[in-house]
Amino acid sequence: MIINAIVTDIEGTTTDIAFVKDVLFPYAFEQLPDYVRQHVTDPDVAAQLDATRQEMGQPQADLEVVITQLLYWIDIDEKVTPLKTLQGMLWSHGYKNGDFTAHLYADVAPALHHWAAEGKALYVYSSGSVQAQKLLFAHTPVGDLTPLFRGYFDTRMGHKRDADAYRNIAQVIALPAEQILFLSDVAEELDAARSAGWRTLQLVRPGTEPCAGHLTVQAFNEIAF
Ligand SMILES: CSCCC(=O)C(=O)COP(=O)(O)O
Ligand SMILES: [Mg+2]
Repeated sequence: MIINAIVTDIEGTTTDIAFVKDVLFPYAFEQLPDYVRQHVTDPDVAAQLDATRQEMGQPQADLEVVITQLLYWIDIDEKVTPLKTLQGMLWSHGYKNGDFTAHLYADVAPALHHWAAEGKALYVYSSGSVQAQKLLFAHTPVGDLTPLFRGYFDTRMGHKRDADAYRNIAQVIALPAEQILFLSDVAEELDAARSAGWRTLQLVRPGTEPCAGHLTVQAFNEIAF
């Protein structure tokens, strides 16, 4: 098996789900209403509010109605692009203020360094926005890992349970699908990647159930080519 590119998920793969659910999402939930009210004329924020109105099918929705919708989406973990973009903006303040540092499993950074040194092309694909992904890997307990990655992909490439997203990403990576390995904890994402011709490996971190039909590992240091 020749693997020339490795694309990794974040939540449940490089990073404890609890960091996202118990730290990042509550932080966004708490900060979002005032942030949005205070930056409503900022073009970057206004664009996401308009995109939210489009997703809601209510192009004229009042700001407070939009805020309520965004909070509801955080609550149910809806992977909607404008919410994800706003979350990235909010987390930027959190990381810069030192309110939190990203969680990374201890086996992740050594493996990424090793694979990059071997010449593997490394990428991230997460439902979190590209900004949020870069922030996370820039603020790990072992420093800034962003230089290790050649690129980052988010829901603008498509949804993670949709095979077309992986076809779109493969076009950008410009490698044959069978040379790309996807690492994720979620069976439906791995199924979609495999439907697009990619190789797959499930990360079975504590609390994750192994899925049928994909090879599994418990940590990045078990992955060998
Ligand atoms: C980039 S950190 C925040 C992750 C996030 O917002 C999320 O929805 C998790 O998605 P993933 O695709 O990494 O499971
Ligand atoms: Mg995941």
